[in-house]
Amino acid sequence: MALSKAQKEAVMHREGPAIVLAGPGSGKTTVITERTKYLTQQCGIPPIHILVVTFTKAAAMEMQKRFLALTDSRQTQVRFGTFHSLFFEILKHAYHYTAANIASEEEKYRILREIISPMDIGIEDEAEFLHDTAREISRVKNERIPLEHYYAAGVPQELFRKIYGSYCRGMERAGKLDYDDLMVYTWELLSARPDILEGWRKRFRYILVDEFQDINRLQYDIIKLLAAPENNLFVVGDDDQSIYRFRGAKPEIMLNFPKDYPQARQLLLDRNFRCPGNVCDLAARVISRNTVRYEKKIEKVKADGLPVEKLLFRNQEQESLGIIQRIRQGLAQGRRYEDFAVLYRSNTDAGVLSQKLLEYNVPFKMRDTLPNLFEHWISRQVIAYLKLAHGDYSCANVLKIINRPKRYIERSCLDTQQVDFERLRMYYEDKYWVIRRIDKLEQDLAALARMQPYAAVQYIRHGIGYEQYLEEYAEYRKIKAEDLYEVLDRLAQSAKGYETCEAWFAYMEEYSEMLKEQAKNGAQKQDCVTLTTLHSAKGLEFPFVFLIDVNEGIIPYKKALLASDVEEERRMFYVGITRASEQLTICVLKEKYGKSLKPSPFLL
Ligand SMILES: Nc1ncnc2c1ncn2[C@@H]1O[C@H](COP(=O)(O)OP(=O)(O)OP(=O)(O)O)[C@@H](O)[C@H]1O
Repeated sequence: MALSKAQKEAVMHREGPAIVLAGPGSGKTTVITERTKYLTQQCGIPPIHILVVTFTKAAAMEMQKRFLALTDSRQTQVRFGTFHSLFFEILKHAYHYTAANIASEEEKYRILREIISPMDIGIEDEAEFLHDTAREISRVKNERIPLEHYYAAGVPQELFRKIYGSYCRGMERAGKLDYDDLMVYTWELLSARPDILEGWRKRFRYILVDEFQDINRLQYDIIKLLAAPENNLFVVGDDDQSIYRFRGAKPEIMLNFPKDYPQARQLLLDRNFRCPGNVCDLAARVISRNTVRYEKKIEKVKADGLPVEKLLFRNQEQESLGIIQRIRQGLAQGRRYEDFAVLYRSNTDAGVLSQKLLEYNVPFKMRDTLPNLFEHWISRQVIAYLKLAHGDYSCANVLKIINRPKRYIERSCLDTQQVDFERLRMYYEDKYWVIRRIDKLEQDLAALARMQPYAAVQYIRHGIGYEQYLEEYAEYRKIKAEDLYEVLDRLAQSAKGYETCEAWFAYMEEYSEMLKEQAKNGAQKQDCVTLTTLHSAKGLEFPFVFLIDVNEGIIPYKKALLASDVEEERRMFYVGITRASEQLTICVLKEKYGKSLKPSPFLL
């Protein structure tokens, strides 16, 4: 492949700092690998003095693979790796750490679970709570926020501080470091020990960073320390593709790079080699509405391709069928399943589509793990109601729903393997208000037993008062009740086509099996349609791309309220658009769960 003039210029940059602003599909990886080759082969830089760093292991390995192919070699001393592996290497030399000192995600969650489980904090979903708490702990650490100045978002203040302290002590006792510790300790080490810093500076005389728009403050500070004083720091990124602010990425670091390094050479890779002309035009129109960005005009290399399709579907079922039909048409014209990708904003948006693909035998793989709707705690409680209505009086099942909504029944009186409502009534004979509730529950169960699944879910929700219970729970947890109702909406949606609970439960099992199989073998699957979130689509390209649910409240996501959040959502949409190398199809819904929706404002 012949390099463009701008690519050549970037590849042949010699000394000092440089920032390469690259548009989508402009050959960023090519430039990094070609430049590494240029430094080693044309400039005589020993490979051991070159550090190429990026964010994911997969991206680092891909770059190394391409470099080895380019130089026709089997191994190299150039250090290709992630930020975390770099920090680990630095700490390993200083403190003789081994891989056993790094806490895996499971270990980290185990330590957190041991802290949280014994606390009586009235949470329904421990996994979700752990996840949110872990994210907040990470934020405090990697943004170096003093704990006393941090306002926890999802956990009461005092509780968060308590959990945070116990977590740090737990990690210390176990002799473990999490990913954030790696970063913080590296920075502290290099700041405190000029002798060690000097050693690493001598080792890494040329530093190349890919996806620079995703860098966070601490990573940048460490890289700056390492690069000084020669500052042979070559960074490549696209500020318009910065979509990891929620994980601490600071795209403004990229925008301010020329201020930090006034002598930095600024280069622009402004030719999009991937997308057809009309897709480039749409992408440019969309992103031009963002205000905080480098203004760049991207040149189209390809001519206009197939028209950008904008399709309006009644609901997600119709949308899924429309996509399946188009894939089949493509196959009939000689395309393969792997030529197609469906991109969505959040994992849950893929629920209906994955069910339909399964039904229609279309092979697919998911790049992200799709949470199983039927394992959500709300689903479990609704299912427990249905099972009880159909005769499962086991204590474990009854316990799931007996006080949801509140019926004032103590756990201690459910002490037999099978629950006997008559016995319960006797136990509460002097509490008429409890008896009334038991009577009502029994009537409700009798009614449920006669209903089809969809009607039954609605009855649990409105007739039994489960939605009211969710509202109270949401208030207690300081979360939005609508987010919980959405689980009920999705559940009702899934129940629709089934006449009996038995048939619906059988489907749940089949679907759950499919998800497990995806999680285990999905990545290795050949020739299948790719389903991915916009986040995980970064860096990929496909001939045919479907963007689904391009509606207000979904893209941009309803929680994006601040202007900066909306801009991040727009960048995500932009990343999605620019994955298409032949045709882009934008799917808009008229309604979801029976509620009407507007098209995304990003389409205007
Ligand atoms: N000089 C070139 N001539 C022809 N094709 C090129 C050239 N440079 C890159 N390409 C092709 O353009 C496509 C995009 O390249 P690449 O994936 O490296 O871009 P990128 O900048 O990393 O994209 P993105 O940031 O959107 O993921 C690839 O198919 C690549 O082979």
